[in-house]
Amino acid sequence: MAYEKELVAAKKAASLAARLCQKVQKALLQSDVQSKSDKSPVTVADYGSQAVVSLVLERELTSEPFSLVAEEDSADLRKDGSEDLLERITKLVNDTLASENLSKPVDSTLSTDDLLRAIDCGTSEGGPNGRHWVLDPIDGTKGFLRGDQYAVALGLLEEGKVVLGVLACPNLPLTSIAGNKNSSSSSDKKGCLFYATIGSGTYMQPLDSNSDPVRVYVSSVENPEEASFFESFEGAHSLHDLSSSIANKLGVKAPPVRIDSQAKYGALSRGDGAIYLRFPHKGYREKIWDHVAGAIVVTEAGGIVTDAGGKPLDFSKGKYLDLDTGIIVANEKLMPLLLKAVRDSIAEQEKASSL
Ligand SMILES: Nc1ncnc2c1ncn2[C@@H]1O[C@H](COP(=O)(O)OS(=O)(=O)O)[C@@H](OP(=O)(O)O)[C@H]1O
Ligand SMILES: [Mg+2]
Ligand SMILES: [Mg+2]
Ligand SMILES: [Mg+2]
Repeated sequence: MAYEKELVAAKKAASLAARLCQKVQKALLQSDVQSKSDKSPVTVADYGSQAVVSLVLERELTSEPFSLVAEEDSADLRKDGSEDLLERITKLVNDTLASENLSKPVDSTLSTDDLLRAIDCGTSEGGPNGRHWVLDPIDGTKGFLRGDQYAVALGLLEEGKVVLGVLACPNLPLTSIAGNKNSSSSSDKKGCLFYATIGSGTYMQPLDSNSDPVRVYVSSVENPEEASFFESFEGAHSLHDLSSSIANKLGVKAPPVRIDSQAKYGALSRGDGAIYLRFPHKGYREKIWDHVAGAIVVTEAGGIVTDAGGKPLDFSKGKYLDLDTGIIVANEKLMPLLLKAVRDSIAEQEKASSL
């Protein structure tokens, strides 16, 4: 199988980062929440997770030069007054790395400078040439803070195309969340690791054990009346009115399933729902780390991921996706109907706003 070595490293990195996140979520204190310049919450776990992934990839893939496009950077941690926070993150990362058997073991404890360097490994710009790892250390930070869904999302681009993706979803039940409006209230066993490499399908295994992986497939529903759809939990991240107009046109009967993060792509890849609708407010630019891993996890499970105009997502343009209006996901049978419903709903909305 192609990318075998990279997959082993990526699964190890994402699982270990997820372990760190679980530990922090359990003990989440208000003081862990910082405010970045864009005011989105960022926690010790976002930084810690990014450092863990960067360090594990570096240790496991020693022979290759290594480019990482990641969400966080160390600028705020280098400011006066951040010393305590930096110490806490460094200890958390050291404790997490010490708990794992790495191919090249950690021979000494990381200093705060090592930690800042590891975080800043992720400042690559990506682009159409060569290999780039793409990381969202915690996707769905708001879900994470609420105790709901979040994901550690790690992907690999080769010449601008996604060739590998791993999604660690610590709070996603191992069994289907279909019909379950609040996925986090399920008492089922939780913690899923989804992974895919190009041409080899998508697999899921429990995050905290070495149980055999199972191959997963997207929903085979052909009748939209039987389909259910996923959308962002946060109304600020996606136009829920537009989604509901599209769902009405299609004849979808079930209410939307609103969950945070790329856990949506993971749940779709095993058929928990059939459609994902994501329509950010005008002017929002999607980042590649919010979709790289999720996109391959769904497409290798038989799904289709496009923009609202039906074009495949282009991850070769750097940090941002250049998109027509939104992102939609469905199986091959539903996609033509979905595209028509999207086109009609957007046209109606534009007509109404020009009146
Ligand atoms: N205004 C706006 N519009 C659209 N998208 C936004 C917006 N603001 C943030 N984000 C990005 O959304 C990421 C969280 O994923 P979701 O939107 O799927 O989850 S959620 O249900 O809304 O929490 C979230 O990822 P993280 O920052 O990694 O949590 C953001 O990158
Ligand atoms: Mg963020
Ligand atoms: Mg994100
Ligand atoms: Mg994030």
